[in-house]
Amino acid sequence: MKRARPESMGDKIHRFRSVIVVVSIPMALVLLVIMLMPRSPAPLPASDAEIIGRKAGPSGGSRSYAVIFDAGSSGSRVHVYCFDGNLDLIPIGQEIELFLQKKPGLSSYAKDPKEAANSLTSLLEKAESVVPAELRAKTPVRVGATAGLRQLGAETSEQILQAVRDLLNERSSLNSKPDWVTVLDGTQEGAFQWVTINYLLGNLGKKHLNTVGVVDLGGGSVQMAYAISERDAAKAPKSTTEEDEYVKKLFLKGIKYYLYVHSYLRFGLLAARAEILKIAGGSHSDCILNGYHGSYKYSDREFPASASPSGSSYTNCRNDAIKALKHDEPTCTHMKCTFGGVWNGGGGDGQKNLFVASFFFDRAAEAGFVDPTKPFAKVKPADFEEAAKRACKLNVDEAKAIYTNVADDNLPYLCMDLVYQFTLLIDGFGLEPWQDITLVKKVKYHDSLVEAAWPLGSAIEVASLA
Ligand SMILES: Nc1nc2c(ncn2[C@@H]2O[C@H](COP(=O)(O)OP(=O)(O)OP(=O)(O)O)[C@@H](O)[C@H]2O)c(=O)[nH]1
Repeated sequence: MKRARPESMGDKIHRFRSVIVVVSIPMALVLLVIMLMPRSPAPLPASDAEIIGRKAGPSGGSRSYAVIFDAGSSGSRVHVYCFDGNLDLIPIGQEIELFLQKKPGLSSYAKDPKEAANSLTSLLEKAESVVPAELRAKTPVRVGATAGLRQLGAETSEQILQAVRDLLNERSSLNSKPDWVTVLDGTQEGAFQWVTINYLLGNLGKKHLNTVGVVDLGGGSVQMAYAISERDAAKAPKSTTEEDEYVKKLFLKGIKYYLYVHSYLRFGLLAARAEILKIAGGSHSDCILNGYHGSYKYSDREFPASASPSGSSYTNCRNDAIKALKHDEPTCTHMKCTFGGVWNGGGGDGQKNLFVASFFFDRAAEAGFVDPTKPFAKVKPADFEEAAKRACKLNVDEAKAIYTNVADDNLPYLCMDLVYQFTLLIDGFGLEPWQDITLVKKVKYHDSLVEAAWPLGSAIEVASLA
């Protein structure tokens, strides 16, 4: 990746703390302003700031909770966080957060919205039980549905969301609002993930070149977000809709960040399997392990997914994965693109240190080159290539005997998933095969480990508005 020139800090930004504001400015870019430490707030920067939420005062006894549901395509999760007056996390019982998950995700109940909502009941009850009864009425509960619902289309997803709103109104004593139960747009999901990781690493308040970039590989979509210089932000291609805006401005602990963020719908791990099978086109694929003859169901479509007579082939599968990524690719009309005609953000110091989450960590752990009990691991994209070459040589029975951590329904796709992940990093995001990246499941925060997931970023925002 090419390194951008270090940013000259043009404008003096007042350092201020203990005030949380969310600011909107004419260009419809949302500014998220977070100051976390107690001190009388310095005046806000010029003109474009409007205080709509203030969290001030000593950390003392004041504490607030936030309940965030992550309604992903591959499963639903609930996170409960507790913040002190400085918006630092404080333990809930023995843990730093309550985290529970269950399968399947809401999108699996496309035909029965009420059933979809009811699937969250057990998580909701457990989440409520850890919030003190006297605080529940002012504890915000948010439900952020991600690519799974995005792919269902507006009508079906809205029916499911309304059923969830009804459930919260009827069955919960937490503070819920209709527009807190939404399909999170991909750039919001990516921005929240960036805030989560950099908050936990203690990077918020540092210059952009001292923050880390994030990649979050879900089932339906994959997000990349990293901070860029003001100069690069000024060169960002303009977009027609806010959701597709390449750059979000964030004010975090007195520093103005220009966050490059993009979400690639249909290129999450599970969605990409369908894209790769479409490329194979026929009744079999060179990415499917020998011995498997069946079909792959994704987002109410079914694709033939049987092994080729000669079994899986790393080289042929890699060719199909590259075609899937570059399939009917519009020409790149920007300075440089990742794939699908998407601007790559210009790279730079904010991207040099990448924290890569979700399915990247899961498959690496299942493929055996990352210890599943560890919260994070330093690897190289080439490790995915090596693991893919190993897996693509096997048939399903051999793979089952070797990869004991891989669920049976994922075994036939082990070659495909690892090839795709390598291809996404190298041919998609333009990484070098030998560069260090950090696969992350949890991040060390004080003396605890916190899930490396976008809900914390959402909790920080909503806790500040309480
Ligand atoms: N431990 C842990 N695992 C998570 C968390 N969030 C997601 N995962 C796992 O990461 C993988 C991908 O999950 P997501 O990134 O949410 O993807 P998804 O659920 O398919 O959702 P979409 O964004 O809609 O594609 C799944 O195996 C999840 O179990 C989390 O907060 N903690």
